[in-house]
Amino acid sequence: MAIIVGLTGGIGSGKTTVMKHIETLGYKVYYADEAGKRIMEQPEMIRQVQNIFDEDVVDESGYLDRKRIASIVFNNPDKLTELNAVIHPAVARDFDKCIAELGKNEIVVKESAILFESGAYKNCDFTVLITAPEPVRIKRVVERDGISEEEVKNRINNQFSDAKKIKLSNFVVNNVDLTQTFFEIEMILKGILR
Ligand SMILES: CC(C)(COP(=O)(O)OP(=O)(O)OC[C@H]1O[C@@H](n2cnc3c(N)ncnc32)[C@H](O)[C@@H]1O)[C@@H](O)C(=O)NCCC(=O)NCCS
Ligand SMILES: Nc1ncnc2c1ncn2[C@@H]1O[C@H](COP(=O)(O)OP(=O)(O)OP(=O)(O)O)[C@@H](O)[C@H]1O
Repeated sequence: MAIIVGLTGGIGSGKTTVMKHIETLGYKVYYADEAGKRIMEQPEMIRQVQNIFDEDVVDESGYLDRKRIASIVFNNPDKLTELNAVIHPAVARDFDKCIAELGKNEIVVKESAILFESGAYKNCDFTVLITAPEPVRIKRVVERDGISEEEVKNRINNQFSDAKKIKLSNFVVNNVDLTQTFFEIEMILKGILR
């Protein structure tokens, strides 16, 4: 089995930025959020997701309308739980397939926005949490995605707090200065292999 390092962090913490750096260092990576998006394009998944909602969440081209779904689930925890129950097992199966071929002492870094919330951390050998002050995260996402502060806060409210996540993490990196962040992540991954 490969060594599974789960990497997570709340919205706008800088996970993807850190992951891109990890990729340049030559480590194997897996993006659970991207995999989730890909999987949600499968006809069977579209059908199952549509079944969760009373209103139409499929757009004219036959794909799921992510904006519409987001506006429902981040204001309705029960619907989010139902959506998670459809998507998360499918992503877990996809990940298992991806790592089946990896060598015994090979590290794979798995990025997931909700590593702890989904329970996926239980299958990780190590967990790394990326943090940043909440106002900084909100500002980053508003600038990156052009969505409102309120929409970002709605997502934050559907995620564990950093205090809770810190307790479940082996390593915590506060991502404010990128040079420092990249240095720390390199040290963590080298340390794991030693
Ligand atoms: C609700 C959806 C359609 C919104 O899509 P959208 O393109 O707007 O957002 P995207 O998927 O890029 O996520 C952006 C951020 O939202 C937050 N977020 C996404 N899913 C969740 C969730 N289940 N719980 C809490 N926060 C979440 C994360 O911070 C994430 O980084 C989508 O996020 C979704 O289907 N989520 C449920 C499945 C899931 O958990 N996916 C992520 C891991 S596999
Ligand atoms: N240390 C940093 N200093 C300044 N800007 C940063 C820093 N880290 C990340 N950013 C910027 O903040 C934004 C959010 O970063 P990124 O997309 O990596 O976060 P994320 O945690 O993956 O977010 P999400 O959960 O929404 O997918 C991006 O525009 C990125 O370029």
